[in-house]
Amino acid sequence: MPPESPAPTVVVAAALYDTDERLLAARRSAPPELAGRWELPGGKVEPGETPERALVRELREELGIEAEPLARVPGEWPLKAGYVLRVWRCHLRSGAPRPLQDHDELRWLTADEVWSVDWLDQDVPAVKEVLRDRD
Ligand SMILES: Nc1nc2c([nH]c(=O)n2[C@H]2C[C@H](O)[C@@H](COP(=O)(O)OP(=O)(O)OP(=O)(O)O)O2)c(=O)[nH]1
Repeated sequence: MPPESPAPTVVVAAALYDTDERLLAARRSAPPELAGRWELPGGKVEPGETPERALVRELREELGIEAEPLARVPGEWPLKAGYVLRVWRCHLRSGAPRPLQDHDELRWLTADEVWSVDWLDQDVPAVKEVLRDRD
């Protein structure tokens, strides 16, 4: 039998909507191989942290907002080796998102605009599920 691989690092990300039901997308500014591509904002869960708390922390650090994770979007998507992406539908409690860290542009996308940005390849199936989850 092959040796068991260690548990993957979980990257948590937000499906965050504004009052017009537009979805927030963020353009990465780093690292170079990901810069310019769009993603759902979030980051890595730290040891001892719950995914929901990690998401609240990341959204505060990266966007300057207070958000509340509501429900997990079904599914899990592989990223680079050793990393998986999980997504939560979130409620924006306060603040207006600004690209404070890791991003150089944010965009609120209507349903018609969702595919107008160049999502990271690995985010495409996650975004499709986010859209299904919203319906
Ligand atoms: N946040 C986020 N990261 C993603 C997505 N898709 C994707 O491949 N990634 C990758 C980019 C990074 O290699 C990794 C997440 O790292 P990060 O840089 O956002 O996380 P972090 O804030 O905890 O980073 P760090 O400073 O501790 O390195 O997952 C996505 O939709 N959202």
